[in-house]
This record gives sequence, structure tokens and C-alpha cells, in this order.
Amino acid sequence: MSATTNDVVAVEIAAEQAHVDRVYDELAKAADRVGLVHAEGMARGRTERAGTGDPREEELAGLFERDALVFAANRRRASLEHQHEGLVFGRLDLDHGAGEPGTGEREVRYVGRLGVRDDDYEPLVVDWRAPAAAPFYRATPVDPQGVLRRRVLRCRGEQVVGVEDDLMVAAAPEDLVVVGDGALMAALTRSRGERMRDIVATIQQHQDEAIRAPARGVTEITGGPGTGKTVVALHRAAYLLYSDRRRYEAGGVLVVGPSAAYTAYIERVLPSLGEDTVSLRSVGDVVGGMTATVLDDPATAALKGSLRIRTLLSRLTREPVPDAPTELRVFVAGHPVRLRPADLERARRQVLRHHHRNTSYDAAVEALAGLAWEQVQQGDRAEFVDRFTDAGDVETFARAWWRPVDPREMLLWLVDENLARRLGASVDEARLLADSYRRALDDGRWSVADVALVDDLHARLGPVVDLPSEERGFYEIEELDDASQYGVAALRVGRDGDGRPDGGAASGGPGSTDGNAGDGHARVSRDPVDRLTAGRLGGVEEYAHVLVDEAQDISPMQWRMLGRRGRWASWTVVGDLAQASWDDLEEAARAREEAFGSSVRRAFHMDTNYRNAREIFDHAARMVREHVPDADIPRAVRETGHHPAELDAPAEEVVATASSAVRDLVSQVEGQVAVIAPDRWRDRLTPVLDAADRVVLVDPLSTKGLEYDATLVVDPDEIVAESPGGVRALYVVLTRAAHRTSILRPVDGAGSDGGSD
Ligand SMILES: Nc1ncnc2c1ncn2[C@@H]1O[C@H](COP(=O)(O)OP(=O)(O)OP(=O)(O)O)[C@@H](O)[C@H]1O
Repeated sequence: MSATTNDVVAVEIAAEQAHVDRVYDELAKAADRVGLVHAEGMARGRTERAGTGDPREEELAGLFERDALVFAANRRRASLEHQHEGLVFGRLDLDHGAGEPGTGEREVRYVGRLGVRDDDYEPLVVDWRAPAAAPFYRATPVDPQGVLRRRVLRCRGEQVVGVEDDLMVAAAPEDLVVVGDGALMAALTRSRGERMRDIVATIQQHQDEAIRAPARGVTEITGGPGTGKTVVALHRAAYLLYSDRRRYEAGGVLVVGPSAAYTAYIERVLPSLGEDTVSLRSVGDVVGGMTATVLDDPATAALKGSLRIRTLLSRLTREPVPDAPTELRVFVAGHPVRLRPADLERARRQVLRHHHRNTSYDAAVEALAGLAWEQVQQGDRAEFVDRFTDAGDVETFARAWWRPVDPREMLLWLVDENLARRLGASVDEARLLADSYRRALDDGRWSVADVALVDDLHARLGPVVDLPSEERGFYEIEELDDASQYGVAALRVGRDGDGRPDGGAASGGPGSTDGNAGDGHARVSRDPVDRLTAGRLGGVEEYAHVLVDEAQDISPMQWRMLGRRGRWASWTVVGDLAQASWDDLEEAARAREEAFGSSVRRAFHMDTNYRNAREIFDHAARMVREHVPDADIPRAVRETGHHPAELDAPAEEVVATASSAVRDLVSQVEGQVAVIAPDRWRDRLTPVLDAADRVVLVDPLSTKGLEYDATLVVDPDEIVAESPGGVRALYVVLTRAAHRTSILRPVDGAGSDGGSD
């Protein structure tokens, strides 16, 4: 590429600025038009509301139209606002001739975050996702696709501050100046923000192929750390919404990532690409009504994540509610009926053979009636069954005996170790489950793995339907008042297995605010079960496209949960096995195949690391190669000359050494500095935060999918020891820094003696 003087660059920038100004002028006009539409829509609403009566029919039509206008206007306005910064980022100089490059008909085409046309409907900028923009990403010197020169415009606000060119033909026609050192390197060298940015200006050819791959079936994107898998997958979601808006907007797109920190990190990428209709969820937040962030210890997570737990869950759904009445004695049509525990058990099995538990109340009453008739066998069967099912005390009994059970409540039954044992869990498994639910009850928080278990139970139990409270006739009320004389046992439905009254549980601890309890009011509950079952559990929302990031960490049970949401969906699945924290990869692969069904597959492999300076990545790669010889190792493209700093410190000096290392890093980079430390050290390391506002202190697992300008990794051996993925978790941690990293090792048994709090 030819060298040019500053003057030449200034002339080129000025020329581009003139075009960019035109685009912003058009945009301002478009914003004014949107404002007018919005105002007009609102005005229509006011006319309709004039007067006192209800709107007439034609007015109702007007209101719908108003809503549609205001909706569309708001949307366009939001889109214009989001895309404002750096709206125009690319320019193509094309030659449509078949002969010598530069001799045919020439065209200049600008590429941007949205399409903008002038008053004559001529395109001033084409949307990056439009077919006309594809050569911007696809052209290469080997296959120029009519492109002579590809130019990336760097803008700050509305100002063009630089241009970077790539020439696609051997020699530039005379009138085409070529400047800059390459837009990609410029983008990779700059400081990282708190949020992931889009890469529309510098998408590489192999990335573009994955982004624009056909929508149907399963698109898998693999590659080592920092190879752009996440950012490519998100651009693909934006592309799909653009290319088939009706399908994906109506059906919805679900994006699932490992943690809330991850969703916060990527949430701006999609709106900045023009899309705000995507559900971003962490894997603990997929089921509506539950938000889980707590991670189980590795053994419990393995138990809860494996499909083997389904046998236990299936048996659990057949259990009677712990405080259900155990016997029914009642007079019906003058006949005494007594259903003993064994009879009730028979009825229960019979119903569950054909029905979901929570939707089978009527079937349960019918089964009781059948058993009662077996005892009576006098008169007309149908008449007896009617009298039986209508009897108030039978209803009272049945409502307690067959009450709908919230799957979250059912899961908590496993706090009873004996129950888990009876359902087939080993001694160790029963203890792990009981311990984990005791913890949940104590601190009012579900673990991430529990969400998939609740979803599984929900699918087995059916939705919790509130039974209608029918009005009763006088005679039934009398019967109900006197129910006890017929021996109807334990009508009160308690919430805990011990039969303690509601709200009286000893371990309730301090009350907690449970947010919306379903009636619009925040409630404070002292009952631990209530805290964990507050709010209505959402049903299964299905999506037209499901994008799963960090797929290597999705447990088999979580794949089933996602599969329920993507039964008709196309999928984009992103992952790297060398970063896995899930052990049984084969079982996960089977569950994943089941979730996808028989759709077509296509795979894209990314092998260039764009995140890490080569010195940082090579250090991480050496470490992982030793332990995971088949790891998929990419090539890092950027050198800085700064190797990772390796520091040792005795236990008592770890905090001081860390603080000074962080101060150094803060002085070396402009963006975020993360101190990544295992549990053992984290609490004591808070002084490192004093160095600057842009320093964060995080645990190893929460860094999945994230990146920082610089990192300080504390006690790598302990990270390996405490993490479910062992050395793979350390690999994740060591590949988070873009520009600088320091690694601090406690020495002399540090952390074990002085370590625990
Ligand atoms: N074409 C590109 N132009 C500019 N930056 C890019 C490009 N491709 C990737 N990057 C940058 O590289 C970094 C890593 O990307 P990303 O987080 O998507 O990688 P990943 O493969 O998902 O990583 P990991 O598996 O480690 O989580 C991001 O900062 C991203 O913006």
C-alpha cells in the first residue's frame, strides 16, 4: 500500500466528510418526519378521547391506526438514535466493466449501520446487511467482486477522523488514492470499553460467511478464545432479523449466555446494530419467574446437570404432597365410604398413568368416585358418582389431596434426604441435594442448575392451574361445616414437610423482598419456601431462532430446557471445548443433538485470535497445550512487545503486591482492568479497587465471554483447584486481557494457612 502525506489524507477526509454531512442532513430530515408522524398519531388519540362516551367503532379503528403510527414512529426514532454514532463507516469504489480494472463504469457505494436515501430515493448509504453491502466484506485481491478499493471511515460522532484503505486490484487507477495502515489493526489496538462493540466496519471475510449463512437448521461456530465467535454470532442475529424480519420478529430470537455479567456486556451490540427485539438471557434466567445466579459446587452441579437426575425427578412427580390427607371417610347418598391409604395410592397411580398431575384434578376426583363405587355397588352408578363428585367434603378432601404443586416447591421437597434416597438417589447424592436445598432455603436463592430442573418438573407436572372456587348450595355448606365428623383428615394445606403452619418456619431468617408477587405488589415474606416460589412461573416461550453462546458449558439438563424453547427454531451455537467447565462432554453432545432434532447442520471454524496480544495468548496457549493436547489453538495477530508479568509474593504480601500491580496496569491501559481471583482471596483483595474506578474484582467463572484491557490473575493454581473446569477455567481467565496481563502467585503455602477466612 502506498505511503501518503498528511495533506493527501486531509484531502481524502474532507471529501468523505462532505458525503457524511449529506447523510446526516438527510437523517435530520427523517427524524423531523418521524416527529411529525408521532405528533399526528398522538393528536388522533386526543380527538378520540374528546367527549365522555366510549369510542365509536370507526374511532376504535382510528385508535389502532394511531397505535400503529406511534409504534412505528417510536421505533424508527430509536433506530435513528442508536445508529447515529459512526453511521457511515465504509465506502466501495467499484468498476462494473469487464476489461482492465478502472476502465469500466465506476460506482461509489457507501456502507453504514442503516440505509439512507435522498429526496430522489437514491441511496446515500446502504445497510451493512443488504446484499449490495456484501462485497465490502467479501472482496479479496483474489476475488475482487468488482471492487477496486475498499475504504473504512473512522468517525467520532459526525466527524470523519481517519480513513483506511485496502486495494483489491494490483494497481490503483490514478484517481484512487490509497491511505492508512489497515482498519482491522486500528480497531484491535484501541482500548476496550465496558461493553462489547459492534465490528460492522471490520468484519473479515470468513466471519462474514458465518454471519450471512442461510437461516435454516443449525449453524455452529467454533474456535479458540478471542476468535470473534460471540461478536460474529450477534451480527448473525442482526443479519437474520434484517433478512427475514417478519419471521424472526414475530417468532422472536433468544440469545443465551453464561451469566448476567455476560448479558450486560453484550446488550448494547444488538441495539447498535439496529435490533432491539431480541431476548437476551443468562442461562439462569431462561425460565420466566426465576432468576438464578448462584453456582453449585462442582459435584452438585454435575449431579443436577446430568440426565440421570431425570429418573429421580420423574419419581418425585409421583409423590403425594407431604402434608396431603391420607384417608377419606364420607357419607354419600346415605352410604358410608372409606378410602384408606392403599386405595388412595391406587387412585393416584391410575391418574398419573394418563395425566399431567397439575391438570388432572377432575380425573383424580373421578378415580376416587370409581373406588367409592366399588365399595357401595348399590343403586345407579352414574347417580352415585354424581352425588360423590358433588359432595362438598369430597371436594374439600380432593383439593387438599390433589392440590396443584408448583414445580419449585416440589424441587424443595428434596431437602428431605430420606425422600431422595427412597426415590433412588445414592447416599452421597441425597446428601448433596439436601445440602443444596437447605442452602437455598436459608439464603432464598436458587442455583443456576436448579432452573433446568424446575423446567423439567414443569413439563412433567403441567401448568399450575388455579382451581375454580365454585359457589356451593346451602346443603353442601352444611356438609362442609361438619366435615370433621366424617373423618376428613388434615384439610389445611401447609407449605413445609414438617407440617408446621405457614409462615412459622423457624429458619425463615430476615424477611426478604420478593419483588412482584403476581398481583403487582412487592411483598415481604418470611417463609423460606414462599421466598423461593414467589411470582408466577412462566410457561415455555418458543422462539424462531435460538443463539447459544459458550455452548460448551451447557449441561445436558440445560440443553433439554433450551430444546423446549427451540422446537421449531433455527439455531446458532457458539463454543470452544477447551474452555469447557462441564465434564461429561459426550452426554452433553447427545442432549444437544436431541435439542436440535434432525435439522441441517453447517459449521464455521474461526482460527484467528483478535482479542489478545500475541504475547498474552502464547503464554495461555503453552499452558493449555500441556494439559489439553487437542485444544483448538488459534493464531493471535497482534504483537505489543509486552509479555505477561509474573509476580511471586508470600501470603501476607499478596494484597500489597496485587495493589501495586493494579496501579501499574492502570497507568498502562486506558480501559477496564480486571483482578481475577479465586474465592479464597477475593474478599481480602478489595483494596485493589482503590486504584481507579475502572478496576473490577471478579471471580474466574464470571469472566466467561468477557474481555478487559488488562488483567491481574491472582493464584492461578487455586483457580484450577476450585473451578469445575480445572485447567480449562484457567485458560479462560488467562485469555481475557487484550493488551496487558500480570500473574500473581502466592508462595510458601500462601493461601492455605493465611488463606481461609
Ligand atoms: N473483525 C473484527 N474486527 C474488529 N474486532 C474484532 C473482529 N473480530 C473479533 N473482534 C474482536 O475480538 C474480540 C474477541 O471477540 P469475541 O469475544 O467475539 O471472541 P470469542 O471467540 O467469543 O471469545 P471467547 O471464546 O474467548 O469468549 C472482541 O473484542 C471483538 O470485538
